[in-house]
Amino acid sequence: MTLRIPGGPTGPGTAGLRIAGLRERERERESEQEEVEQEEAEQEHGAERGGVPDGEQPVRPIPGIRHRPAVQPDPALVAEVDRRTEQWAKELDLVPPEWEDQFAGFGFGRAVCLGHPDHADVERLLVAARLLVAENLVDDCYCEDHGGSPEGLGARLLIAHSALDPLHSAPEYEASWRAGTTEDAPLRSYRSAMEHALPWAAPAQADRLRHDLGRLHLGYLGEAAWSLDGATPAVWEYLVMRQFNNFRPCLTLTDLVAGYELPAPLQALAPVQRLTALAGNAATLVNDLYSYTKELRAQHPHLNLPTVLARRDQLPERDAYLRAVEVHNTIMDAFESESAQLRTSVPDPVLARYLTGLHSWVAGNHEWHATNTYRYTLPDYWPQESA
Ligand SMILES: CC(C)=CCC/C(C)=C(/C)COP(=O)(O)OP(=O)(O)O
Ligand SMILES: [Mg+2]
Repeated sequence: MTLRIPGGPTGPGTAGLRIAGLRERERERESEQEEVEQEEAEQEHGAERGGVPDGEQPVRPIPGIRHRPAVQPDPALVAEVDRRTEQWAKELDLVPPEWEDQFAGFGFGRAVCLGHPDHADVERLLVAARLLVAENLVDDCYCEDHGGSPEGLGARLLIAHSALDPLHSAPEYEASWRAGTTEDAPLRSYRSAMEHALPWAAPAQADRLRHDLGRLHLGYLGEAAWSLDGATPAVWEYLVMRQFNNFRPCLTLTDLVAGYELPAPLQALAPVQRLTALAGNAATLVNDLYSYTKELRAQHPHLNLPTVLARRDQLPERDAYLRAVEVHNTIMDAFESESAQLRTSVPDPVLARYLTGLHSWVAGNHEWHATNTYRYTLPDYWPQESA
């Protein structure tokens, strides 16, 4: 996503932002060269490993990051989810040939199998996998580096949201809406992924999913607005944006994928909402930390927590990164201690299962990031022996 800091903001307290703007331009120049080198390295790397992430890779966690080990998925199940997800993507013409390596390198099957160890069956894992593909296509093609832009994003997301939450209007507009919501790959994938999800979802689960995807779109719009303004948000503002531009729609599928329903009155309880948000925020900051170097190299500069901390708190890059690890850990600690308390104060077995599902998803997400060396590499901030 493009971050423009034209002459930099002016006024009291903005000196650090101007310095950050200069540093950013410097970094942009350096990164042009690095990008070329990185592309060459990635091509070589992808070719060496057939472009497929290696599930056997040792987990290399960020030193000091709070995480739990994930339940290891059955490789045959991962392969089956990958095969059928790829087949679906081909049928809908979602992935041009030049993105095929990246599609394989993402490891959609591994991501959903790691996140849902208590899945009921492969069909339900496929619901999660198709949605994950669609969410990433919308992010990449509408917002980020696969043709995305903050310009016009609101209108694109509005129409995309109607591929999930259909138009109910005068019948004479039905055909145009239908045609208009299959025009590109993000639209086709959203529409089809939702159609595949609905038979498995209770009405309140479907509504929860639409609501969480609406939150996601709100987050994208906030990020785009800062990008258009050339602004770096305050740290707390960034955290608000990232609470919505968040993995939450994936986590809250946990009961659907496991084949039960967390009833809406339980799901709506304030502590359940808080724990869902804490789990989503911990999981999403894991992405900020593991994707940090990838985002420094990105075609367009990309906000993440270490970058925002460096600019707004005027911290050296390494200190900002380590501070972001601490923020993540604080959120993880709150998630763990408060979920233990809630299990005691509301001893409901379905709620307990949902909370276990959130924990599993958070652990699986960490493992996926820490082993996906096709997408992510850590910064060189630790002596060799502890990294
Ligand atoms: C719901 C979903 C999977 C959306 C994709 C975007 C998102 C909410 C993320 C948390 C991924 O973040 P990011 O765009 O930074 O991803 P990479 O760092 O490129 O892996
Ligand atoms: Mg990221």
